[in-house]
Parts: sequence; C-alpha cells; structure tokens
Amino acid sequence: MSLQGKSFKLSNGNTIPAIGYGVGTKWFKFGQNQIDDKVVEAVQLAIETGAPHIDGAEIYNTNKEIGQALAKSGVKREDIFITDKYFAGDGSYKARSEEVNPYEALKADLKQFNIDYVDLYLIHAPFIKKETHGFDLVEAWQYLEKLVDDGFAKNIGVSNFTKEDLEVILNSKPKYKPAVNQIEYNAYLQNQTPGIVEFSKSNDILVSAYSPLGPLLKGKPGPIDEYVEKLASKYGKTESQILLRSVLQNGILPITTSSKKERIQASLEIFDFELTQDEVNEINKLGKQKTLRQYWTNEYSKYD
Ligand SMILES: NC(=O)C1=CN([C@@H]2O[C@H](COP(=O)(O)OP(=O)(O)OC[C@H]3O[C@@H](n4cnc5c(N)ncnc54)[C@H](OP(=O)(O)O)[C@@H]3O)[C@@H](O)[C@H]2O)C=CC1
Ligand SMILES: O=C1Nc2ccccc2C1=O
Repeated sequence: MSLQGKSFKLSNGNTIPAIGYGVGTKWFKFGQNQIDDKVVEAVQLAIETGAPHIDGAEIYNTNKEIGQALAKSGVKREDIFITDKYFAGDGSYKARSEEVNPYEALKADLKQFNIDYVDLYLIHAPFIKKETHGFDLVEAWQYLEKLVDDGFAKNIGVSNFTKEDLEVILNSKPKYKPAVNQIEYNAYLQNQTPGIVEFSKSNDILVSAYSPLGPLLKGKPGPIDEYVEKLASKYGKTESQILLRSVLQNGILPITTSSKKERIQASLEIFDFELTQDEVNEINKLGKQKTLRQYWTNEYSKYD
C-alpha cells in the first residue's frame, strides 16, 4: 500500500502505477456505439506520452477505443496497467450492466479491449441487491475472485464503496480482499463517505482518487487557491501538479485525464519533487473549509 517511486504496492504484493489516465468523464460515450476517433487519439497520445495506467469502465463505452489506442501505440500489453469496472448501476438499483454478472461482463469487455486480461477489475458502485441483480454484493465479489483464479483479472477491487459496504465483503471471509477502493477525493472532499479513507487504509485497501483536480476546475474561488499558487511557484510546478502531488503524499493514487499533451506530460512529472509534511497538512486543513462533490450526488450528498 505504500508509495514506492512511481508505484504503489498493493496488499497482495502486486504493484500499480501511481498515476492513472481516465477514459470516463469527458470521454464518456454511453449509448453511442461507433468508435470515437477522438478518444482513440487521446488515449494513444496518453500512452505515447508515457501514461502507464489507463482507467476504463464498461459504462464509459470507451473500451474499444482503449484497445485500439494500445494497439496503435505499439506499447507492449504488459507495459500498460489497465483498469476496468463492472457497471453495477446507481442507487436506484435500476440501471445495471448489460451482462448477467461481473464474470460475464469482464469477458465481454475483454473482447472490446481485444486483450486477454485486465490488471484491475472494480465493482463500479456498491448498489447491488439480489432482487435487482440476481446476486448480492458478496456473490458479486465471488465472481471477481473467480476472474482472478481464471486469469482474467490480475487484481480486484471496488469503487464508491462506503465503510459498511467494505465491511460486508471483509466480513464474508473473502478468498481475496479488495486491493483498491476508487472514490471521489480531493482537498475539498477528503472523505466521499464518513471515515472511508481511514477505514480503507487501515484494511490495507489502496484508495484511488478520481476528480483530483476538482478544486482547480470547479472549486475556485476557494480556501486553498492562494496556498497552492504559492507552492506552485516555490517548486516551479503547476497548480495541478501540486494538487496531484498532495493526493499522492496522502497515500492516495490520483486518476486524472486531459486531451492536451502538455497537461498529460505534467501529470506524469509529479515524482521529482516532494511537498513537506507541513505543506500537505496545510492543504488538507484549508481544504476542509469547503465541500465540492461532483459525482454520485444522489447517493452521497446527504453526507455534506
Ligand atoms: N469510479 C467513478 O465513479 C468515477 C471514476 N472517474 C474516473 O476518473 C477519471 C478522471 O476524472 P476527472 O473528474 O475527469 O478528473 P480531474 O479532476 O483530473 O479532471 C480532469 C479534467 O481537468 C482538465 N485538466 C487537466 N489538467 C488541467 C490543468 N492543468 N488545468 C486545467 N484543467 C485541466 C481536463 O481537461 P483538458 O482536456 O482541457 O485538459 C479534464 O477535463 C475519469 O476519466 C474516470 O476514469 C471519474 C468519475 C467517477
Ligand atoms: O467517469 C465517470 N463519470 C461518471 C458519471 C456518473 C457516475 C459515474 C461516473 C464515472 O465513473
């Protein structure tokens, strides 16, 4: 779980590149099945710029584009870490994966990617019930365990899980524990749900942060602005690099994205400087003065 150079070590001993390039959010194309060349170009640009870790999901409908970009880049499969997610649906328990279960869903996704395995497979959200899905959360997890045993996923984890959701899996005596919990995280949302970061860490579950640049993009003006600007000029880095680095130094893996080469490059250049512990603490302290939540608001805004 600790940061070692440009990777985190997971509880199972495997490593994961410590910065991810997301192919959701601005690239999301649900319900539109033609290949989007812009997405292929963006992911190819990211891979060729050196992005080591691509974050996809069934619901983004961009897995074909990721596969094409990987093939075009000429980078070897084993040199790129690919994450995918099972679409569990949202808190309405209505929308859900087109496939019958997570095992079949990943096998269908692998065809889209045109690869044999993913490096990390996540349950996108915890909203799974026997009545709506035909299996419960523990059984969903067991499908993921079988994917590991059959060689289709190297690591398995969850996303948007609360402490209680994690407890359901941990208390079921799983064969494999979740390696990762991917949640919304930045200085203005230091716990997507109560106590989740500390609980995940204390159970050796690596926290991964989506929307790490929220304060820069959606949070201005805000209480960390001036301090982050000051750190950017002290270290000769951009504000976005300061935000990504502070996420890393909180022991959390940031997943960001960009259509622009210089920003992709900048997101990879966050391993050659270090904020002091006081500086990280100050960002965290100032950040607590504001809340910014962009995703899963129907489910989790009640905590704001
Ligand atoms: N598990 C889940 O439920 C969720 C997972 N995710 C995953 O996380 C990924 C990242 O999420 P996202 O919210 O987009 O992450 P970020 O907070 O990193 O925001 C990325 C956005 O910031 C812009 N940007 C990047 N660098 C800069 C910069 N230096 N200055 C100004 N703007 C900048 C990009 O646009 P530009 O092209 O203009 O640079 C892009 O639109 C998603 O693609 C997805 O893979 C996201 C949401 C939910
Ligand atoms: O990338 C994403 N965009 C989203 C919007 C709503 C819910 C989940 C997501 C993602 O994972």
